[in-house]
Amino acid sequence: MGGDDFHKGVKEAPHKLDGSSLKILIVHTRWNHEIVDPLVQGAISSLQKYGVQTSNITVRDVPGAYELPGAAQKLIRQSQQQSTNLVANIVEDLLSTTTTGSSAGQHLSSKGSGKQGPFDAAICIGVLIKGSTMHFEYIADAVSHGIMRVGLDTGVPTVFGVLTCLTDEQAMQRAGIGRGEDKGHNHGGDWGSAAVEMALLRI
Ligand SMILES: Nc1c(NC[C@H](O)[C@H](O)[C@H](O)CO)[nH]c(=O)[nH]c1=O
Ligand SMILES: CC(=O)[C@@H](O)COP(=O)(O)O
Repeated sequence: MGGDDFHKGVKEAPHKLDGSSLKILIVHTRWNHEIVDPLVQGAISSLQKYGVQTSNITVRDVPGAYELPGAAQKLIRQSQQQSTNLVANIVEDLLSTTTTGSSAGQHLSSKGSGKQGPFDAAICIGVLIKGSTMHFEYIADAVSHGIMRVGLDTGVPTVFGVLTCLTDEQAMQRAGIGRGEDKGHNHGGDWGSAAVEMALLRI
């Protein structure tokens, strides 16, 4: 064990992952966007590979990694509140239909092409590259704990898609855009499959 004689990385899930009914949020940074953008595309391609409809993938951007947890929590909470409001409106429609006989089911039609309801999972994507001060360490620590908190507090699986690298090349390799012959592995794909798997996690 050790060295190059084992597969470093995630083993495929043992069961089929069907993401066709899922609604996924991606929040990504504009910091280091030349590396972040391929990671986002890798995550989207992975979600689509597992059947998630493009209209059910919401992509939003924030300045930097430190803003990721707050933005993810705000957008997840909004989706949960909208879902609660939608259910209340449907009940109100049904009650008004039974009393007036007229169908007021305007709330039953989904607004836009995307699936109604809360997000089933979220992916926070960013790239932190160590500079010459302790700023890197403080942000990395805060963001990793913050993203964990969002998932636990909202109940919506929130994937940690933040590269914490010591050099540009380390980050580029992990976005699949390395400078050498070996372009590396795009971790965005792993984050997409993790989001689908965790969204489908059931007893
Ligand atoms: N140095 C990096 C940052 N720094 C900015 C912070 O994330 C944050 O936006 C700022 O402190 C304002 O709150 N962000 C990254 O995403 N990557 C970095 O390498
Ligand atoms: C991750 C960072 O905040 C880092 O890039 C900032 O660089 P520096 O520590 O040289 O200010």
